[in-house]
Amino acid sequence: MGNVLGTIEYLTTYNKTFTPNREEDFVECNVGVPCRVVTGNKAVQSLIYDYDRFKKEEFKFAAVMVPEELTEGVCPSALSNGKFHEKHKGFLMEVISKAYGEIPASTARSVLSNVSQWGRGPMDDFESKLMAVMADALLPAIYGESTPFDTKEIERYISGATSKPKSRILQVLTSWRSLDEAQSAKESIVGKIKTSERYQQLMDLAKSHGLGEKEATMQLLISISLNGVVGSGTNLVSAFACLDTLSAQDKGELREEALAAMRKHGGLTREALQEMPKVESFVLEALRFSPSPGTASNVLATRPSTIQYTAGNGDNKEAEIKEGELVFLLTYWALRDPAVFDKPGEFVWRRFLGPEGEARRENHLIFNGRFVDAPAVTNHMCAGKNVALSVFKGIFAILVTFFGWELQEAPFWTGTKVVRLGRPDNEVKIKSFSLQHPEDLKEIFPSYFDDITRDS
Ligand code: HEM
Repeated sequence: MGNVLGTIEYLTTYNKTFTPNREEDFVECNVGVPCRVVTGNKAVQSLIYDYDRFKKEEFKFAAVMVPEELTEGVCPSALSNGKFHEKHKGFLMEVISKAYGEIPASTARSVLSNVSQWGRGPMDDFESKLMAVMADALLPAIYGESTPFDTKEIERYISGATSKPKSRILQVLTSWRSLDEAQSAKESIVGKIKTSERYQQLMDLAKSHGLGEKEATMQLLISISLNGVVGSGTNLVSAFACLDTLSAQDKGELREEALAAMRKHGGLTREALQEMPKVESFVLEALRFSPSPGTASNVLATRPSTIQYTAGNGDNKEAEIKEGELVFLLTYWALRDPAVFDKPGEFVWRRFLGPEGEARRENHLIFNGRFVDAPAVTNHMCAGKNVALSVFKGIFAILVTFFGWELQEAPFWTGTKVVRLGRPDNEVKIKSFSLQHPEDLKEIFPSYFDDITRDS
């Protein structure tokens, strides 16, 4: 199949383009560029850390490219290799680990102050509202509290940075637009980063990793905006929609657990989050069931080789890979591989609880590595894994403990809508939203009580 037909098929059927035959996990495909698609969980695991035979394609996410003018020529850490990657990821990992300690407090502040402005619904722009909750939880912990980032601007920048097709004919066919909007969003975000209260500290840290000011600022701009805000905010919408599939009794169980932990520790603290295994299992299952951007990670073969792997049906297989061949590690299907996850098409929120649930985490690959492994400068695993998990747990703990809501429509997923990037096919919109447990809110977060109840 040619690139144009490949693109059309990908744009119209998305994950279904690659529906696997579990006897064969290295399928030849075209997603706007010719590639091999790997869909089996064990097969993905056998390649995900193989940096000897595979490398990232700089500035490229398979068929789309990051325009270099939007990053001033600095390659996003996730798409870089070797010493460059070690240096840039090392910087980002330290930035993120310094933010980690502030995440519980900043998550609580973000959810409660956003909720205090929501009213009782209806809310047609609820997906944007969740994106803002994600941004407000993360960005103050990195840049300091005083900088008012604009989530819409971040989305505009990332949209420009991730949607330019490689081929010119596809740029025409997909009506790819100019970079003007993304450029002006970039200027504005960079201005905010540079005037943030922690900018000097961040630049000192960059220097200790051997990075100059431009490199560090661009790396923060692209990686924190893309991975930290827009990618995570998209996952947050999916996870919120998954919550709607739970029974009232199951939601009650999550609420009881979260309330007890926050009551015991006087709010949303690191210790409280550690005592929420059920909320954690829910979050992990949501990330398994409806992953975004974990659709795929793409790598290029650095030399011809024979890949040995275990197919979904347990057979040992071999695949010949040519030098320069693009390989798509398809997390969506790897997380739906019946060889490692029972009833993979069902949302089972307790899946990651208890000793069996612990064992299943070995096969959870949403963070571009096994969940039980740690991100490092020598691998390409998500540098924000622990932060993301804490933010998600914190957001859901607070929402289920104090609030109730009704969606305008029940969410549904066909896995075919590329523009939805893992979110349900129908946009998540709120019909009504209300404070359900005012006494508990007053006890645990007294300083937000008046703001949240003002219009009730
Ligand atoms: C649920 C939320 C998240 C998911 C599912 C996720 C997933 C991923 C994945 C799949 C990659 C690899 C991308 C690739 O190979 O092309 C990645 C990389 C990365 N993520 Fe996350 N991520 C999440 C949240 C975050 C957050 C909150 C941050 C920042 C605090 C973050 C920072 C990064 C960075 C810096 C990289 C690049 C790593 C490298 O250079 O090796 N992520 N993430």
